[in-house]
Amino acid sequence: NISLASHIGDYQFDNLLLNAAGVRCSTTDELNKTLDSMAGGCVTKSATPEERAGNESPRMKALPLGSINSMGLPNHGIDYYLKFAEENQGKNGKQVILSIAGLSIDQNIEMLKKVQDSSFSGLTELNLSCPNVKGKSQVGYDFDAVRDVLTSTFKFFKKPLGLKLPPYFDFNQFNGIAEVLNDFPITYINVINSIGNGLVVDPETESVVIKPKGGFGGLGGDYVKPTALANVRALRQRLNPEISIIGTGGIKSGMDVFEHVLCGANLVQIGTAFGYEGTPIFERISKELKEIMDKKGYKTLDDFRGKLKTI
Ligand SMILES: O=C1NC(=O)NC(C(=O)O)N1
Repeated sequence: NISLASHIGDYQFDNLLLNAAGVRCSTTDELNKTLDSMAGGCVTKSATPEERAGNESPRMKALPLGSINSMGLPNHGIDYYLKFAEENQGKNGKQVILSIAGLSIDQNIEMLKKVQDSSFSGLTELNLSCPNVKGKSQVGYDFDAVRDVLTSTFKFFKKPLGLKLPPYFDFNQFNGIAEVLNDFPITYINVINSIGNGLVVDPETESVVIKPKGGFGGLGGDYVKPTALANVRALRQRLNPEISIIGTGGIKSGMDVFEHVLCGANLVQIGTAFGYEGTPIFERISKELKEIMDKKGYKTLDDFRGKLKTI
């Protein structure tokens, strides 16, 4: 009778595991497959106002220690995902999180107005951290810009809002972003997005492995777990308790989930590993996590959430 249930605000998840935006979530077929799995819900590919082809291929490479990608936000446009979200949110007790990633503040406001005026009753995840749109930097690194978009948003947006943030690497950055976030009625933050603009080299061919941006792309997988855990922990320590945290980054086992929850995560999202394994990963990781909890004598996630010890 070990439970993997969790909640974000008024939203109940029977299982804390979700896919990460961007991975196997661009079509309704992919999204339905995740909803029909052990996952507690699904997240849509980050949407832009119009359909978008994204960057030139090859634009993603799977590696022994993770992945590198420069997709460039290929997606079917907000209307496609908003329709899916309206029709599927709450079915069989599953949550549909609608991810949006405008290429400007105006595009984000335009899409959020559409969501506000829609019949969608679920969680919206505003992605402020895509590192792969040429010429665009990650909004999450510009604290004034984050404050501006949130100020404009909360003038009209009354539905629950989460933010997908980039990884931060310095205590002044943890303090800086927390100062902004604590000023707004944000339902949750999701840390981390990929570690932007990494470079993977193939020494055999003496070449980069993806085409866009001369081979620079966002890193995921084993490469990013310590950074992901640090961001979950640092923001948990700094944010108002009403702001929940989704932990994303480097999860491929029940133990990785345990570590994210120990650092304070309310839910977790799986990207790179879900990309390899598909929906069976949700069953495998649920089983592994229950075994770990059983061995340690925990019955619920609350028994150990945020209880990481220092020495
Ligand atoms: O936010 C994003 N993070 C990534 O790592 N890649 C995608 C993308 O490039 O579409 N977007």
